[in-house]
Amino acid sequence: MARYARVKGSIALITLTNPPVNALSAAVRRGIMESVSRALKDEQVKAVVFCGENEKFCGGADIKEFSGSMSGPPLVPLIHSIEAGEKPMVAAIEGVALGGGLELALGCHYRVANTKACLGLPEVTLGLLPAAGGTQRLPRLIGIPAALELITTGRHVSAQEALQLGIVDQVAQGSAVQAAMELALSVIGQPLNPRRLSLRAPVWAPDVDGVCDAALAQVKQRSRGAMAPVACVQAVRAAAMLPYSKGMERERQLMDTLFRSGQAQAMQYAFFAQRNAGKWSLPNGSQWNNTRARDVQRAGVIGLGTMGRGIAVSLVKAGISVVAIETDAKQLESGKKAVTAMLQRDAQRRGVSPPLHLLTFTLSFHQLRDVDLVIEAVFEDMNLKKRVFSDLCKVLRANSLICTNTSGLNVDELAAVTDRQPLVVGMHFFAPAHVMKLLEVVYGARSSPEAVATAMALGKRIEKVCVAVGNCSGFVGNRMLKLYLDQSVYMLEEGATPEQVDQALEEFGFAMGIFKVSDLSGLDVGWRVRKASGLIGPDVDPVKPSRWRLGRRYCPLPDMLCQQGRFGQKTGRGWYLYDSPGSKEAKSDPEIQTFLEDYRRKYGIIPRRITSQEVIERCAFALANEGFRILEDRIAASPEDIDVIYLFGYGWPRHRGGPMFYASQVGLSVVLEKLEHYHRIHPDVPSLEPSRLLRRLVAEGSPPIQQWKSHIKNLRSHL
Ligand SMILES: CC/C=C/CC(=O)SCCNC(=O)CCNC(=O)[C@H](O)C(C)(C)COP(=O)(O)OP(=O)(O)OC[C@H]1O[C@@H](n2cnc3c(N)ncnc32)[C@H](O)[C@@H]1OP(=O)(O)O
Repeated sequence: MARYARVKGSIALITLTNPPVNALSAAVRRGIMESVSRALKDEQVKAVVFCGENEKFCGGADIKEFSGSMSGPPLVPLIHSIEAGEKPMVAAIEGVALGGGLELALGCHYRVANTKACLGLPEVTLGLLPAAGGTQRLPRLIGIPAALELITTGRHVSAQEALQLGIVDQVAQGSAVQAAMELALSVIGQPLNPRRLSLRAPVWAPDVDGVCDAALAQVKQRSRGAMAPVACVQAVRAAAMLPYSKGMERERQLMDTLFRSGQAQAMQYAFFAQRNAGKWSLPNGSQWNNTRARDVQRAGVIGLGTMGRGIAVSLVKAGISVVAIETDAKQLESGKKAVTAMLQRDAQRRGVSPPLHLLTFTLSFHQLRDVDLVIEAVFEDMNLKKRVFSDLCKVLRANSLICTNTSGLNVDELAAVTDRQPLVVGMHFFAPAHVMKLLEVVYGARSSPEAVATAMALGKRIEKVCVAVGNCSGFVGNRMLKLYLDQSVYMLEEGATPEQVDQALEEFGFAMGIFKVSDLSGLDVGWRVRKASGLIGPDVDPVKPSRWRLGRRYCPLPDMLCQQGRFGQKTGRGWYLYDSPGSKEAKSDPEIQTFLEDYRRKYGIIPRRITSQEVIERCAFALANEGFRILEDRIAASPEDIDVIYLFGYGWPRHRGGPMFYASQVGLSVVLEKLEHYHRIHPDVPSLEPSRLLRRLVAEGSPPIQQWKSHIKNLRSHL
């Protein structure tokens, strides 16, 4: 797992060989240890160069090993033996040097990268810290402030930035291995102590304590309850305050705590869940590795509202030609201005020229005749979308795909009006579409595997995290969201305030509570959907609207807010008050408190104290319970897919893994018990009734989440 070769007469070249990213598995660590010892013993060898096979230096520790018992030589003494070696050691960094990979390079006496390399210490994104000396060596190389920034964010830096920061000694235009060998030959015989980072004092900075305090405050504010960023700051502070050996001790203690924490498990689960989502499968057995995607060179975007604009920007940024269509000249012009401005801003930030030549703005559907695929992003109205779909069939090539950006309408019903049902899929983007990472690719009953493969591949190309999901109202994300929203507003009826609910959710780790998010998205959106679905109609009493609709509990509070023109941020008033329409800072609104008190009085509800624990349990377990139903219904292929949707589309905190992972971590029997409890109290809320799948999994002994998929397969026949 590490290849040894003597090259240029006096250089030992040690190549890490563990595709795809040369992760530091036990076998690789053993291979490095044996190779280093051989190089140090061989009198012909005067210097050592480390590199990775396939032009990838090293992606860090093997994350898969973290869930089992660790074996093989530990990394810390291994890196120490490299640093202490009496022959110059040079890291030749190509591709990636991440985590333990970069720590290995920091143990070397010199580092050379090629221009395409990227470097970083992303352990914090896995709920860990760089515990192979990274928190102690990096500050000694680049100083406390820069090390704090890199270690607490896990940000990857380019070779050029690494050179500026002082992480690498040289950036090679061509092969980093060749350049490293030349450097190695040139430094033979030079003293090594000045190059041993563990012997250095950290680069001096004024008021180190103040810098660390500021970093701590910043990470606490940014990461809301995540332990790893805080531990990263503590470890770097130790590098500034303590001798190297004591700093290493502190690093190890902090790592031990993190490693055992549920947060690290959640974040490592999220890492693999994200990658597994790309390995989609359909109930008919078609999947990512047996279906070919079509190439998409030209795409159409219908509708240049907020969503269409973001979609057009994402496509063009990936080098795809876009024909953008509007039906109204004024709308077309304002869409064109907005898309152009977004592309210009992005290009300016990246120091390139905006790819405006890839864009055509037009009022004419005929310009779509050459496109490979169309994404419809018109208003969320079934009849309008059907009209667009049948119009498209008149102009498109017979083999062009038609995709809809609906956030929950029936994809089969839309496909049925076309002449190409197998070529219709949903591509559900999240607003703003050029920023949000998630894309739900929705397959209908007649969507062809090729159409799904094409939408998934296109999503990947425009740098989205894609999840293939089945067709049902709201698909996965919004179907679950509805129940989470329901619980939140029921709790307002029962005695909570929007502030209390939001605070509990934010302390749990959400960047924003549900009421702040609702204000941001616009309360009128849901109002319109409820009207269209028949929940609100002329028969509803305007003075005392019913709290019982379509056979279950209904909370009219959001409708009543909309009737007052409180649509959220856009009107300056929603669940919160804003300084002016469009401003973002949510302030408590005494009018809302009075409104809620009047409401409870009107319906004879005696308010009670609702704890943060109840908020989290009702919201999170309602989400997970619907997730189980979604798995029963085969709308999602795995609990991981559901979690990825919530992590990337709905702000679920990464250190909690996702709603399904959270349920597994809390314990399925606890979740079942709690749901039974809440359902007993609220029998008029069917969504709180524990799902059959949850009951069966508990009866099967609550298997770990990684095993649910096979249990679901077996259980499905009994359900
Ligand atoms: C005490 C010592 C402590 C050390 C701490 C650490 O080192 S923790 C690990 C730190 N490293 C990382 O966090 C890097 C994680 N990997 C990535 O960010 C990316 O994979 C990449 C290296 C930038 C490559 O990205 P790319 O998009 O090209 O590929 P994928 O992400 O799809 O990955 C390809 C497959 O490789 C698997 N993989 C990647 N990194 C690791 C790893 N460190 N350990 C184990 N496996 C890894 C990944 O899961 C993919 O596998 P598939 O089976 O193909 O899905």
